[in-house]
Amino acid sequence: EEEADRLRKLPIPSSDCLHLLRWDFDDIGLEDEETLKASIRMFMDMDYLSKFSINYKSLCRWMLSVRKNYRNVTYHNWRHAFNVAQMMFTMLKTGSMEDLLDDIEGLALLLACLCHDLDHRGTNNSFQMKSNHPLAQLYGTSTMERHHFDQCIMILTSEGTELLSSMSKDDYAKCLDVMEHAILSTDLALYFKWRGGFFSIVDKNEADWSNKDNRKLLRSMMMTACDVAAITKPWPVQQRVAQLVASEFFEQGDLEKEQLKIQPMDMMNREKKDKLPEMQVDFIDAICMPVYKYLAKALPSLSPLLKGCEDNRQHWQTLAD
Ligand SMILES: C=CCCOc1ncc(C(=C)O)cc1-c1nc2c(CC)[n+](C3CN(CC)C3)[nH]c2c(=O)[nH]1
Ligand SMILES: [Zn+2]
Repeated sequence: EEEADRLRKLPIPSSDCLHLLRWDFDDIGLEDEETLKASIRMFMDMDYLSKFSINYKSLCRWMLSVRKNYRNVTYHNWRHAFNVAQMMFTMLKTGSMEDLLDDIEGLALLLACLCHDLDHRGTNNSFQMKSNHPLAQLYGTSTMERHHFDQCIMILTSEGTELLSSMSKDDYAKCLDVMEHAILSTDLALYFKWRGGFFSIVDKNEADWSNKDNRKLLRSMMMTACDVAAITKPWPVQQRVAQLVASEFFEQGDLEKEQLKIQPMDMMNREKKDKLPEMQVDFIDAICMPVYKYLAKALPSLSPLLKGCEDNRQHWQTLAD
């Protein structure tokens, strides 16, 4: 409570001063408290506090509670969620997607980014299954993503952090629906399942964004694009993040060897760490390039993401040769 009181009284720097609107944003320069202020700044610049009568004190409490509900794991921690939200903010503002989506969608996407990996344990869905974790018994598919959404709802409906309490019933229902779909979209299995539909409407130039189903596909592609956006950042940033991701994968591999007595996949096997460059190239080709290529084709203002990804592919390819 006193932490929220302290945060509430602090001045919030501008987006410019925090570099929040840049495609090449790097959080490394920010102290933890500044990431909280930066997240609040995003809500301010989107004018969400007045548009949705969000109580400022509730926003401060909510932000602190979201950060607290991320664990201290190597990669899937608060900093990752913060970076994903910053990229969404940049797509909306600098990428002008705020003109395409409505305010409820924008709010829901920003909230979803901050909450999309809540309570992540540093292990993936298949690990929950293989270890017979209760979460896998509770949620058979998209196990972690359903848990992240559950955690998001728990915070939104808890005393003192009910951010959306002034919303109309219809707006609240739509916001939750968009948030649920957005958080589920960060399951790469669903990205693979749904991306074909998005690519084909873009290819056929049929991209009518007033169509509900097309907007849903666009929002899910935006979530994937933000979730792996570290792959588009300047090489030093990308290299640092890729090491964190790889370290967390290797920690899961260690658990699989020690606890589950199984051989982990190469990506999670630290004995295969010298294959990282070629695996990054595979990851870029299989997952990243397609989503940035089609987003840039549909919305040229998002081209900096494709360029950043292409540059990093070149770097990883050079290391792989
Ligand atoms: C969103 C999902 C979880 C996080 O995923 C990531 N987030 C960030 C980065 C990064 C910035 O380097 C990288 C990843 C990420 N990297 C992956 C890699 C390269 C090590 N592979 C290899 C290539 N082969 C499959 C073709 C297996 N699969 C990956 C994946 O699913 N995610
Ligand atoms: Zn994530």
